[in-house]
Amino acid sequence: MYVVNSQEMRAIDQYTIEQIGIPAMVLMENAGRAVAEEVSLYAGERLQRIAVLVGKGNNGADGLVAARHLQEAGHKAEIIYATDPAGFVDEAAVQRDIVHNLRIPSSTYAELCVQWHSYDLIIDALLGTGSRGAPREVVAKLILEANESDLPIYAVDIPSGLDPNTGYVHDACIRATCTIALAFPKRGLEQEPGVEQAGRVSVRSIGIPQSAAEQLKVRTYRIEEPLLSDTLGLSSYRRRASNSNKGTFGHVLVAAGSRSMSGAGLLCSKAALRAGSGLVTWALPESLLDGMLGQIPEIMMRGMADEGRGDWGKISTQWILELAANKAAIVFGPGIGRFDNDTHWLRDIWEHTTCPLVLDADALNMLGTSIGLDALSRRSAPVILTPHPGEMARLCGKSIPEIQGDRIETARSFAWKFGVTLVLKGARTVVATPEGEIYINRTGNAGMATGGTGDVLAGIIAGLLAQGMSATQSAALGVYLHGSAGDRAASSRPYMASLIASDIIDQL
Ligand SMILES: NC(=O)C1=CN([C@@H]2O[C@H](COP(=O)(O)OP(=O)(O)OC[C@H]3O[C@@H](n4cnc5c(N)ncnc54)[C@H](O)[C@@H]3O)[C@@H](O)[C@H]2O)[C@H](O)CC1
Ligand SMILES: [K+]
Repeated sequence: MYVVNSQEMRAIDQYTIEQIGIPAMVLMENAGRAVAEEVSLYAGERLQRIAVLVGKGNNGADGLVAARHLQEAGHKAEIIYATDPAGFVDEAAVQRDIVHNLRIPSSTYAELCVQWHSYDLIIDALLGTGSRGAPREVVAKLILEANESDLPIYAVDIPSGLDPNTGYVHDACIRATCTIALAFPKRGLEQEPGVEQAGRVSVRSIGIPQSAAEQLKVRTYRIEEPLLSDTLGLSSYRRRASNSNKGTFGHVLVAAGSRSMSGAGLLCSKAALRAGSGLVTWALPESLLDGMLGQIPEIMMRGMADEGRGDWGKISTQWILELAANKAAIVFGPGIGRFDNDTHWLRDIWEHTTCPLVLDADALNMLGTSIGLDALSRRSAPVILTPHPGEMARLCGKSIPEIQGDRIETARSFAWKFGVTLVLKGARTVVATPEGEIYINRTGNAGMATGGTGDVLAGIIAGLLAQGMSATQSAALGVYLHGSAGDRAASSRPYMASLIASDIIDQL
């Protein structure tokens, strides 16, 4: 499923109308009918008194079409224009005249005090992909009153007051029961807090062929089963040849853990195994080794001389490079903690190892603060970075609100600039590839906001890389599986807050 921004949607609209030849009025009729069908589904046999809030653009015109179809279905539709409809142009003017000719009751907001209690449901057709900035004047007032009415609100295309591209929620923003996304979901519906504001999202075809999005090279996708098996070609990984052996599925090197965070290495290593890698070696500071021995019998362990410090301050590059030599993937960072020594060895690993590399947690902070990504040469083998918003803020030298303000563009431009695959974690994790593609994950839940789940994700991704998947396949499938396992873990418990990272591994 493609996800589009307003500029891509306009281009797709134009292409469909001008190159394919489907008239705008046909698209609008389909859009309005789709809205009416969704409302009728909700209404069932009950006849509804519906207030249709109409803006002056085509979003409003879609609302007028919906009003007409709902009236035809026996409901009582009343139109409330935000501004004087005399000023409408093009298709909106045509739809205005039609509802007028059908004697559907209408009024302009300025003239009246809306009796919200006389309605059962509201359709929000005020602002769509043409909205710019915070809702102004009467539009803002209508939005706030509609929310205060506590009536169910069905939003056309996007909730008015939601930024269609970033998911930013303006002070005046419709809190929708359901959003009918026309043709393709807009980016703002796929990023918090837009996800919350949109309610249930129903993506409805309005007659625009999928090929229009392909033709215009839309490169932002929702991660869903069909995408994983088809576009990402992952179905070939479902079967294992019977004459396989543990070497067939790769050997992961996990470099993780320190005295206060030794469990991170365990979680990461176990997750890599559960994700299907053949072998896992966990490299950790020697003084921690005895305490960890045998905790997970399937994992091989190697202690690194640490002068009893229990941290990575004295790591020897030679030792790590020798360990990394025959590995299929390396994951660096979970639980390694911070220390002041020079981190030249991270640069050496970046530059002298040839297998895919996953950097997580404090390895990312080293990149951001002491080495600097732009100081590193492009690496022949793929690199996957898995920052949460705080680590991303340090990597980019920005604030967390700036990162969260436009997660998709932040991730896309970073991945493109540095030639890495970036997994920007959070609700609706964003995967960005060096080629400019974006994959938005929709699995997972708030119960996963608990220590160690990031270590598990890094291990899953490394485990998939070890089996020969590309960085894009490993990152997209990795976040999808991580969230799905988290959803299964949450639904198997009385309350999702009791979920811990190990539960995710067990559910993989
Ligand atoms: N393929 C499709 O998705 C189709 C979508 N359709 C609908 O068309 C709208 C986009 O229509 P457009 O006229 O470009 O923009 P809007 O209706 O969203 O514009 C609203 C209107 O309001 C004014 N305005 C803009 N920002 C603000 C603001 N902050 N406060 C107040 N007023 C504002 C501005 O002047 C605009 O004219 C899309 O969402 C779909 O619903 C087509 O109908 C069918 C194909
Ligand atoms: K709307």
